[in-house]
Amino acid sequence: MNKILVTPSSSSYPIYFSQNFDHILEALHHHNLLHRKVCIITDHTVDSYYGNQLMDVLKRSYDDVFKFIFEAGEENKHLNTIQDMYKFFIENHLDRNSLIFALGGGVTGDMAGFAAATYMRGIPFIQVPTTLLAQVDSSVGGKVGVDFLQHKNMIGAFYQPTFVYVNLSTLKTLPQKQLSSGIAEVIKHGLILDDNYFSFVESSTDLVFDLDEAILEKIIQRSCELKASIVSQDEKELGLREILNFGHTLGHAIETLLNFELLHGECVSIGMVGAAYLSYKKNLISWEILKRIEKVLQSYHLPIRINQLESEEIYQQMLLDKKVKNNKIKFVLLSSIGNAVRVGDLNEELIKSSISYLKSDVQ
Ligand SMILES: NC(=O)c1ccc[n+]([C@@H]2O[C@H](COP(=O)([O-])OP(=O)(O)OC[C@H]3O[C@@H](n4cnc5c(N)ncnc54)[C@H](O)[C@@H]3O)[C@@H](O)[C@H]2O)c1
Ligand SMILES: O=C(O)C(=O)C[C@@H](O)[C@H](O)[C@H](O)COP(=O)(O)O
Ligand SMILES: [Zn+2]
Repeated sequence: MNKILVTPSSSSYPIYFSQNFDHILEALHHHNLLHRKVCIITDHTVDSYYGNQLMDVLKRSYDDVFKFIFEAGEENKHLNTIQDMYKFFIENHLDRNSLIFALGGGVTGDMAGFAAATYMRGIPFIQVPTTLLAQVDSSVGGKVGVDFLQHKNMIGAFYQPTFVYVNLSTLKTLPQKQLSSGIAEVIKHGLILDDNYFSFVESSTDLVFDLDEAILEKIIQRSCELKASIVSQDEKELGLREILNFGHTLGHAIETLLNFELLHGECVSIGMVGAAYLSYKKNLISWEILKRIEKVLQSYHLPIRINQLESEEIYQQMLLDKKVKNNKIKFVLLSSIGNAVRVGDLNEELIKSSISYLKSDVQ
């Protein structure tokens, strides 16, 4: 199996790439994770496609395989679902030696990881991402948690999986809208870290929508490499890791205010346009680059404007961003395609001008 190593300060773990679930047993054996109770956490949709596939493979080596299934969707990413997980763990006598599998998208990975991080003060977990977004971003790096009072990821932890196991073939059943949502994070990786990668993604639209296996594998592995390199340098977001939040300052505010009507990647897409506009206003990038970024996002059917919210409510919501210090909103901007800068001294008027831009017509 191909693999990429993630080396944050607290641990070191591989991301394995495969075309099925069969090889997961080899990985579990290699990591000395046999002989214990295991529990798959998944949502109803993913369960209907892959729940039994993973269960059947695990049953070859484990006597006790449990499955906890919740209703799919961001609106269920909250503490009540986590409580239900704890109850299920206790009812089935999961202990410190037990192992959790997060089978699904980012919602599943974030919640299963948080439950694993906190149950009995921490039990091991494996990420088995099945959306493009989870395969390129959320399964790597150990940010786990839930939304609270609808504010994004307000309660959580940094807790790394023992390994990540990507079964690339699961993308065959993923709805196109979800594929686009994942591409938003891929475009983010290119914009902040790698101009060649950005150009490659820019020119691969048709192949991505055709689910070309070679292209998707290349994209997933490159995004994992880029994300791994950042979280390996700054696991707990003390500085550098903030660049992975490009587009999220505005994006999370929009996601919350729209009550999760838009997908995470769709909100990040709008947020990246806002941040690119600020980069243009600060003379960091040209108008042409701003337009090029908008065009790529549009080519992947991602939204680049938001009309239905008031500037003031977006601004107020951004004040709850996790990068805020002493009431100062910190933005990740671009100094070119492939290079990000963290900027903490933008004034309210300038920030609000980016919101006005997002409410303007596309030129
Ligand atoms: N921890 C991190 O570093 C990080 C990074 C990025 C995003 N996130 C979080 O991830 C979440 C978004 O993740 P997501 O987009 O994967 O959402 P998701 O987990 O809700 O999955 C999207 C939808 O696709 C369905 N699905 C999943 N895999 C499928 C498959 N193979 N075939 C068919 N349907 C499938 C799910 O049932 C769900 O309805 C957000 O909560 C976001 O905040 C976390
Ligand atoms: O891994 C990171 O760091 C990221 O910021 C990746 C983001 O794509 C992701 O959406 C993350 O969950 C955002 O974290 P938050 O700390 O802003 O809630
Ligand atoms: Zn994100």
